[in-house]
Amino acid sequence: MRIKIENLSKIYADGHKALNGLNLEIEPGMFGLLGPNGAGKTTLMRILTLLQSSTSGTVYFDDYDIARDRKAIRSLLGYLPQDFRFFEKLKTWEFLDYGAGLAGIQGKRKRAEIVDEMLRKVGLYEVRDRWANKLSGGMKRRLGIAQAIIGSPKVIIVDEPTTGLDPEERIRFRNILSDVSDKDVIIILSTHIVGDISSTCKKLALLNKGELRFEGSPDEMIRMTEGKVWEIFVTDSEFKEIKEKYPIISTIPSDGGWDIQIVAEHPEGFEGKTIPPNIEHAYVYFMDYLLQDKMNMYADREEDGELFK
Ligand SMILES: Nc1ncnc2c1ncn2[C@@H]1O[C@H](COP(=O)(O)OP(=O)(O)OP(=O)(O)O)[C@@H](O)[C@H]1O
Repeated sequence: MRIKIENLSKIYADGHKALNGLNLEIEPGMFGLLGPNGAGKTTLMRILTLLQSSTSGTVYFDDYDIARDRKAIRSLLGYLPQDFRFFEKLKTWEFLDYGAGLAGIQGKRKRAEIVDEMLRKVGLYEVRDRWANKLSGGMKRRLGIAQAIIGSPKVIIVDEPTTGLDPEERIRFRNILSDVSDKDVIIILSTHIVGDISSTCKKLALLNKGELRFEGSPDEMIRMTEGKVWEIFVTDSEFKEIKEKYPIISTIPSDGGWDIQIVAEHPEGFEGKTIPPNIEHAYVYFMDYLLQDKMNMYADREEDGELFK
């Protein structure tokens, strides 16, 4: 399976350009779609899952064209949307049984076996008789991923799956996805949380304002940031000055001032040393510094407060 996105654009009725001439190829494995709020991730996922049309451009799933072969493409897809909800009054197993039916699994007995196996896989077997809408947040997400993967789809798309989950549930969720990784399955994981990507995805795409800013492996992204992350000691007044000029990644109080980490080509007027970058540094470099888009970025970060979880 291979997805080829060609020149994809989406302009909403109010004139907002959510995707702008996107070109991207996605191969089997876990693929991360990273970008701040409003980058266009949900728009892209909704186009890929046929819930929304594009304004121009197209997408191929192998030889299937999204404009023509909708039925065939639909049968390849499993989707966990960002705002995943349950119908009222369905028990956990009933919900999944319903999902299995939608995924084309026929025969009551066969379906029951598959549902039980899946409930065990996602750690919900013990609560199979509980009302689905009474599950904890983490359990609901696990039930959501269970319904997305139950028909063994070739393309699994999950939108912001770990938002609001505690660290233990995050890891659990990632492990479920890693378990279903297969050599011919594409898993697209959209997130604005950098840590979700670095620990699981071989390849990633970075979107900002509907445009592709980087495509490659997390390691490549980190390599391109080498020599750009600086550790500097600053006094209080210098801190105010440097804050205006460069994105600050961390701040630790130190005797008479602050030990800070910033992203910069060469921090003019300050003495410091470069340190080895990690994926979070690389994200700031691409999104914030490289794009000279500092103020927007900080507004997004304050809004959701979980960029670096
Ligand atoms: N129906 C719509 N009409 C007009 N503009 C829209 C519509 N849906 C989304 N947008 C705008 O398009 C841009 C991309 O939105 P999208 O939801 O795809 O981004 P995102 O990266 O998924 O962000 P988030 O994480 O906040 O969902 C945003 O500026 C958003 O406000």
